[in-house]
Amino acid sequence: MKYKRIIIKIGSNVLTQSNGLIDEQRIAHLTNQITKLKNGGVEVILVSSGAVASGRGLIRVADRCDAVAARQLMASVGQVKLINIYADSFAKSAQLCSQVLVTKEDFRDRTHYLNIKNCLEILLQHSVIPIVNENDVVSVTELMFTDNDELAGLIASMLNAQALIILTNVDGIFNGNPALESSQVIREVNGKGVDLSAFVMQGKSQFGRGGMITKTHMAQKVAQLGITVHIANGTRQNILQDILAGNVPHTRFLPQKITSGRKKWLAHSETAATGLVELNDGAKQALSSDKAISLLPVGIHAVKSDFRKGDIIKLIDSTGNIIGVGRAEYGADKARERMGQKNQKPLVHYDYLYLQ
Ligand SMILES: Nc1ncnc2c1ncn2[C@@H]1O[C@H](COP(=O)(O)OP(=O)(O)O)[C@@H](O)[C@H]1O
Ligand SMILES: N[C@@H](CCC(=O)OP(=O)(O)O)C(=O)O
Repeated sequence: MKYKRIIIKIGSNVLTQSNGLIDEQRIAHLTNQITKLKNGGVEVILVSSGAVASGRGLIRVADRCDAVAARQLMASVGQVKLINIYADSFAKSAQLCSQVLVTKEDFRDRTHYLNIKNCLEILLQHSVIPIVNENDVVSVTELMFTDNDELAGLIASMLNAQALIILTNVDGIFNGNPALESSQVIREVNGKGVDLSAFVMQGKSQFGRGGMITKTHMAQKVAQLGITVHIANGTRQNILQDILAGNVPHTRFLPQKITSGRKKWLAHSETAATGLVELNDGAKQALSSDKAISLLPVGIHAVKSDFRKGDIIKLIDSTGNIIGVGRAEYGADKARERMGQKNQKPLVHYDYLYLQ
């Protein structure tokens, strides 16, 4: 497989030894592999977890700290250690890396989204390997990403990568409990219609946040946007080279049709939506056809919340299921005036409409 640009996400468990301490040798081995890819002409962006895990080994949290404060404390101390290990390790092969800490808020609208995109593009243009992590010190509760898998999916879409490699501590998605010998790795997932929920258990590994469920949701969404996703075992030697050579068992999500940059942005904008609009059945049917159709006011059943021109709005059906998201061409007041009428300007233009 020949990719020009890859996002590599490394989970906490890959970077942590069984005693909870950060595994410097593993980081060194991974940075070696990444440098080789880089020297072979591949652009690499790392999304690395591990701040909390490294902090855990450095500081004893006082009993009076609640869970949120403890996470802030460990991440704040741990991120310094983590990034220094990466920087020292990359420096051994004269490779520069950089730290990019983000929160969900940094992607809240297209302007903020493009600021982060430009920052990462500039780093890549200067041959730097960006190491992205959520800024756990400031992002708490509802402001948080589900986990770094979600963040990695967002970045892969944003940077038009050809592939996203998720490194975790199991060989991929198993068709049963990964601890059982009877379970096997699902090698290939093709299309979003494949239901993996029966296989994936709620639990997550010792130091992980989201678990395999968020990985499968995210991987299907990202593959749908035209990006190949590999879920593989980051604790195996030479895993990255082996994935690209196609000679290690792991789960690969085949890419579906290539989507425009604007639609990729919208695909990850659901939580930033301010507006909520209910469509009638005719509009729902029309939008789900293969044709490029904009959302016209005649297909609106109800405007359920206020929004302004340019805001992201969520489109739902009569049972409340989400159909898609789009960018409003005008505000809620005008949408209410024009609702149900024919021959009116589209509320969402096709180019700014992402259907789930
Ligand atoms: N069907 C399944 N196949 C593989 N792993 C699974 C499955 N169901 C649950 N898991 C669990 O998901 C864990 C990986 O997710 P997570 O803990 O979030 O890791 P990471 O820190 O790499 O993000 C595995 O260690 C495994 O225990
Ligand atoms: N941002 C956190 C990681 C959160 C997270 O998503 O962890 P994981 O499920 O191991 O990828 C940290 O650096 O500790």
